[in-house]
Amino acid sequence: MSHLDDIPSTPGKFKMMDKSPFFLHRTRWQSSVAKLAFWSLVFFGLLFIFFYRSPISNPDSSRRSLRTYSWGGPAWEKRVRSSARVRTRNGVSVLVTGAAGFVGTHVSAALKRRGDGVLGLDNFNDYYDTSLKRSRQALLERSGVFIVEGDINDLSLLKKLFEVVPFTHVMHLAAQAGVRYAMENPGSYVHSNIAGFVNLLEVCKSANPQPAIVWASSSSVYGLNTKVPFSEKDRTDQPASLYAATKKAGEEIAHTYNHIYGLSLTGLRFFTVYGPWGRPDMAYFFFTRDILKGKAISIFEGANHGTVARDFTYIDDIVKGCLGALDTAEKSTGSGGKKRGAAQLRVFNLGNTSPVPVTDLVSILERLLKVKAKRNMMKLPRNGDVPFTHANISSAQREFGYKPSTDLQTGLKKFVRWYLGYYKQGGKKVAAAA
Ligand SMILES: O=C(O)[C@H]1O[C@H](OP(=O)(O)OP(=O)(O)OC[C@H]2O[C@@H](n3ccc(=O)[nH]c3=O)[C@H](O)[C@@H]2O)[C@H](O)[C@@H](O)[C@H]1O
Repeated sequence: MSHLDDIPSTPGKFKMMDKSPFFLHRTRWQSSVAKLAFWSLVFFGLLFIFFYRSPISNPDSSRRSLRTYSWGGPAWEKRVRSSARVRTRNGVSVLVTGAAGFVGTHVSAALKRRGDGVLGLDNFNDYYDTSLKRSRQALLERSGVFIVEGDINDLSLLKKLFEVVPFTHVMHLAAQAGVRYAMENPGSYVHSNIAGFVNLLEVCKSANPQPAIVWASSSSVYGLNTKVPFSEKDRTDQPASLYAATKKAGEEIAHTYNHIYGLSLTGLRFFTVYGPWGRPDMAYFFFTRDILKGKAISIFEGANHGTVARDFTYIDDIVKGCLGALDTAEKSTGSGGKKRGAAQLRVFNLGNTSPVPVTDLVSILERLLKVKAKRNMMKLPRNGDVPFTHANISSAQREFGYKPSTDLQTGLKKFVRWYLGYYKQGGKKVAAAA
């Protein structure tokens, strides 16, 4: 029976008027069940279409936000505690968000190596190959770092983590990265870099003790700034991509939480970080893959064949910068959501100080891979890319002795060695140290 059966065939005359009351009651009951079933079907069908098929809502971000993670329980809490346990006298206990990410993995491993307590948090989203993230997770697991699977937008999970462990520090590296992808999936940048950051700060501000927070900003905040090298004092109000705008927003949000709640906050502006276990969405990584496959690569150039260059920074130098920032971070001054005095608020460039044209990056890769690239020169697309980055690092040098020591040639050699080893084994290699 369908809901259509209740509609009179002739106006003013019902088909079932001559049926018995019992039959009538049963039919009505069946009809309401059928109606309910039908509308439920329609409702869930629409929900399905909205979240999984709609071209308006980006499939990636929607699926990510719908994902549920399982956490909690005595065994889980035991793992959390054990991973975060400090193993040296002056060690700190750090929550590392984005621990299965490129920088997150290296920083977590380095903290663990020196005896700090480290707990990872990562949502394992599928922005790029998740098997690489799983390999990094396996690597960290072997050195005693547990990565909790969950999203920084999950308030109850974050609260739980702070209930179980009184973290002294948060190294916040979870983010939606990538400059060009922001035009494809703007929502994911707002979700992770703004909403997620605010959520994390909400929990940190209410924690007792409040942790000191070091977090990843980006060189992209300099946007259309033309004064080089980029100094922290330069203007950052002309972002060229939504990615940059969300990182800039993060810096303003950091100011607010520092001002109102006394949270100690240090933002690090990373300059095009590269190296082993890197991100497959970055040019040096997919250039390597495509050169090896004999596939043409697009190399961007500026107006009138102008050079496009980056201050490529090797991962080990970035790790040193992260640890330096963490070690010089002062305590937050508030507790339980109340400010008790002025707290530290800092921002530092972490770059290499020697920009290299992208064409030179390709030449180095050709030499290391012993394969000639099929170069396809093209005009820098209007998709958020900037032509040039160059860091002034004197602030970081002064504050915590930051001094990058790996040039692009040396760093790429290490990357290529890792890349060939990792993918020769089908991307399953986890033996090499991070
Ligand atoms: O410092 C940052 O804050 C950012 O660094 C990184 O962004 P970028 O510096 O843009 O790196 P990346 O994409 O590797 O392009 C490298 C160069 O290759 C050029 N490029 C790129 C693609 C291409 O097909 N061709 C090309 O010439 C391109 O024009 C560029 O000159 C991070 O991804 C970002 O998450 C953020 O952390």
